[in-house]
Amino acid sequence: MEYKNPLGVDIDLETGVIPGAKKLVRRLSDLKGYFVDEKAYEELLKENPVVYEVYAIEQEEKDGDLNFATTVLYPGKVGREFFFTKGHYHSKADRAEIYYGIKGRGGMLLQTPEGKAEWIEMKPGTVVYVPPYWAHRTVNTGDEPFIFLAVYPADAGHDYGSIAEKGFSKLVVEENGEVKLVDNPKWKE
Ligand SMILES: O=C(CO)[C@@H](O)[C@H](O)[C@H](O)COP(=O)(O)O
Ligand SMILES: [Fe+2]
Repeated sequence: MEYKNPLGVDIDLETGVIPGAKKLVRRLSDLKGYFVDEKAYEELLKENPVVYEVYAIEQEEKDGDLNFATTVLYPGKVGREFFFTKGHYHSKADRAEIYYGIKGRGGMLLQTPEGKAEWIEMKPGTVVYVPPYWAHRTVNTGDEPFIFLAVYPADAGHDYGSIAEKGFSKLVVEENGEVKLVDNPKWKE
């Protein structure tokens, strides 16, 4: 039997960086079609800001193993909508996941394939359990980077397709200085 080596790493709790991790950068241009206000999107695209970065330590896609990653989701809005991650189902849809809030403020929008949505607020110390079959997207509702850790099965995979196409049934927006969930006018089941 060949055993893998255990690993301990220190997440930089200020920046979210995991030493030795693979870094992924998502700019606004990578999120074309995701925000409802297309005019506001085109306007901000001139700056094309980084919306989020992911630092991932991933294993081979095998049953039983675990990946983990931090996400640094920057503050900002497109129109009334707060910056968010793309959001996905897992390719192996029955794979669950755990998120843990490290820094900043935000929340997770979750949704079943039928479009039933849930919103869970997150702050440092919040643990979110993402059950099997739920799509999940994080949203930065604050004014500093929102940083969190995710731990997920190594064979979970990412299925971006249906969220990229239809979005979530709810939008997370700012209304009179408050965070509100409103119906997505573009949502179609
Ligand atoms: O849920 C997971 C892994 O299953 C997170 O590590 C996200 O991948 C990350 O927060 C970026 O979000 P997406 O762009 O992948 O939706
Ligand atoms: Fe996930």
